[in-house]
Amino acid sequence: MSGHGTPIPMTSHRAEPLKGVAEVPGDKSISHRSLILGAMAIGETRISGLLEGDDVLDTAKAMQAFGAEVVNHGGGKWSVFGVGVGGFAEPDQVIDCGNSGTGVRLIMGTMATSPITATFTGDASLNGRPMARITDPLALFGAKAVGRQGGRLPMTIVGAAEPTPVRYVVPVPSAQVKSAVLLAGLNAPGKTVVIEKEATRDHSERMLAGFGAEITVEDTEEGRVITLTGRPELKPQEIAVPRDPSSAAFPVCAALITPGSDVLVPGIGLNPTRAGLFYTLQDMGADLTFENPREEGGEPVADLRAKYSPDMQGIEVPPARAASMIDEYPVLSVVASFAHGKTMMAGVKELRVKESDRIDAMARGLRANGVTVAEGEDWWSVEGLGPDGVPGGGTCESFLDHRIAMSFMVMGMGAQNPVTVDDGSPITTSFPIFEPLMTGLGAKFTRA
Ligand SMILES: O=C(O)C1=C[C@@H](OP(=O)(O)O)[C@@H](O)[C@H](O)C1
Ligand SMILES: C=C(OP(=O)(O)O)C(=O)O
Repeated sequence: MSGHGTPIPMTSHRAEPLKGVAEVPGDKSISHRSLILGAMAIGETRISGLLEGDDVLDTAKAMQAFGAEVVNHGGGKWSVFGVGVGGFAEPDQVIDCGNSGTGVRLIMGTMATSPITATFTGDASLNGRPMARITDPLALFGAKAVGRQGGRLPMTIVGAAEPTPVRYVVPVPSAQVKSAVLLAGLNAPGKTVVIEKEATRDHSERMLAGFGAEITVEDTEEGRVITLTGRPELKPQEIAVPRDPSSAAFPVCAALITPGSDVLVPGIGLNPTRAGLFYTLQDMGADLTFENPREEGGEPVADLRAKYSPDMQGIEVPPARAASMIDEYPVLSVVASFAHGKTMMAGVKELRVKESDRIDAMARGLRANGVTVAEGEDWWSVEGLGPDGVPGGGTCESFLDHRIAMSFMVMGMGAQNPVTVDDGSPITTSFPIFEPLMTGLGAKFTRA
């Protein structure tokens, strides 16, 4: 459970040149899936480099509540002793997924085709997020859901005793919805088909195949058609989790806006469904290079080198790229403030239903620091003030959203005056070593 009991106000001061190597933690999406698919296999799945952030730790606890054995060996090494597809036991307590949309949505999908009932809850942020996008397709399998008004948590899912496979066109670009349907399809006899019009992160497809499920992906006129054959016996795996590109975004962006910086961020997963931010930064003229490209554990990986980039230009971010950088728009908007000219970000309605309404949260905080922002339902734009032109000096609300908190800490590193966030405690959900890692590079953070 993510403990947002006591707010932690944090201030970021103009930084010295950032130098050194930033070893960011394991990928959050792959970490959740390693635990969940490990629980669905029979035998011991060994995981190294697991992200030990609150979101993932909540998923580990949930897998234990459903009957899997999860062992922490220390140093990012974990084992999951799985119960097999269809082997979930009914938990005897409420499942608290803390701040994690990925955790709760994937786990709801996984249990929805077993004859068990489970009740899910989370923190104030998660309990405000829409769940009908998950419970609608789960109803097609025969599962029932009762939650609060508007399809909100807390919510009870009554799993289908005799699930039928489904064919489902995902109505919003969401890897969480796609993955929930695929995980539900695991315990439905026959073929479950999921169609996505826009490609979203494909870790579930890659990992299901790795665990031995029969899964095919076809690009058709209708979209990406994913077909999964239910009731496989999943084989336990050895998984080395690559480092998280969404966490790498913070030291990379900080280096681009802090004079004199040169930072190496090694071993970053560059799956094309995740790497959109880095291509966008290059399009803006950032001095960002991919060194030593290689493949690790079925995922493309490289070392990122980011240097201070005073000549970045605002651009129109291609809307088709949105899904591949959806979590990175907050920190991109900070970089855009230090570029020359306007940056336009369109096709990003999903940002309104994350841990916070991220367009609103960033617009408020950027304005509090002297930056001009315009916004509509599914777009926003930022007027860049150039590398030395961002006044800063504002206090921003983080709205229980780790990425908002980290983005404004990055802003303070390049702004003329310190930038404060009212609550940095959510940072531990995805990036528990953010503070020591950034200060190790040269950031100056203080706690009020
Ligand atoms: O499947 C995943 O691991 C994730 C999918 C994305 O959410 P949506 O599916 O809501 O776009 C992303 O924002 C989240 O951080 C992780
Ligand atoms: C949106 C995010 O996570 P989740 O949906 O899992 O809460 C995120 O980490 O930026």
